[in-house]
Amino acid sequence: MLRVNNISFQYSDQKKVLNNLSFTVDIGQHLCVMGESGSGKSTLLKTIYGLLDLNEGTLFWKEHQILGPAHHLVPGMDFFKYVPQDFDLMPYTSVSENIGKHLSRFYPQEKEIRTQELLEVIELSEFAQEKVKNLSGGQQQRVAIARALAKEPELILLDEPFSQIDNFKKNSLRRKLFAYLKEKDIACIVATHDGNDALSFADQMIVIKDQHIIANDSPKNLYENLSEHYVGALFDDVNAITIDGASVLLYPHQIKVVDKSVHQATIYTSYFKGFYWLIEAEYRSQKVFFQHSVKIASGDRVNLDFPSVPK
Ligand SMILES: Nc1ncnc2c1ncn2[C@@H]1O[C@H](COP(=O)(O)OP(=O)(O)OP(=O)(O)O)[C@@H](O)[C@H]1O
Repeated sequence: MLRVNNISFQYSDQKKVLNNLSFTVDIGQHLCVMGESGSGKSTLLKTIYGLLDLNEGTLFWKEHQILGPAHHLVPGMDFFKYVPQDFDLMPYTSVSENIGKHLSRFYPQEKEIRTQELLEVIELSEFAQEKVKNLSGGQQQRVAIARALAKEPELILLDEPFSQIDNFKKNSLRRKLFAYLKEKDIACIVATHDGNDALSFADQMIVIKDQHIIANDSPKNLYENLSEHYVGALFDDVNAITIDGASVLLYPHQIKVVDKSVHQATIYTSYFKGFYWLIEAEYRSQKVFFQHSVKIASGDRVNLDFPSVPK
């Protein structure tokens, strides 16, 4: 188990980036770290990997204390792997050689089998002999993930692992990679902006805001019990509106158009979203977004139904 106990960190004497963070990650567990840009997600991953010296607190993986560069000649923990946003590959060697870089050349057959297995996980088998410099950014990102997995770590730290990968590939890659980590019982901590990384795959999710953890729960609980605009906005648009004197937070899909209601809105714009339309409207001088099955003309008046609001 990873135990993060009251850690704080700041770069030089600037203000703290992480202030008194505590959480745990079990063996084989998948934790998502979310928060807006600059909230400290990458910094947290670097401290856990042992690349930064903590100002306060302690980090343990099982019985091993994780210490920063002040205590190590070569920073980083052997049983962890870290894939940073700027994956540092060898551009002039092949995809296979990059993946197998840390595997022993004294066991060529095992090395080959392992490399093939990982090429399949990242769906790049046909690029095995291609030089990395000829790959796209998203393909290079996938090679970096495979290389980190080559010598099965106990915990892998992934910083925005799909940031450069198109939606088409992203979904199948996410399913394959996270299923693979579960099968091998490899714990992972994923820093991401993308709510979809958390919703379908993570066991647990922490949200960082103003240097603190403001939420730590399953993604499902955090999604369904919408109590903070900042947390809900990581998953979807969030309406923060006042209805009959009560301030509420609602996702667009929670607001319905009905035949009769005391709540009227005037339509501004309809955005095509594929299987639904996202409608932007004005409700009692407030902007609201809701989902609807068809487009509604600008200027039309509609009746709205809000959950748990008396009609
Ligand atoms: N090497 C550094 N020296 C000084 N300040 C830094 C350094 N790296 C990051 N910071 C600052 O620390 C804060 C947190 O940065 P960090 O990269 O951890 O955020 P993040 O949540 O990962 O952001 P993003 O989602 O944009 O990657 C930011 O204010 C950033 O400017």
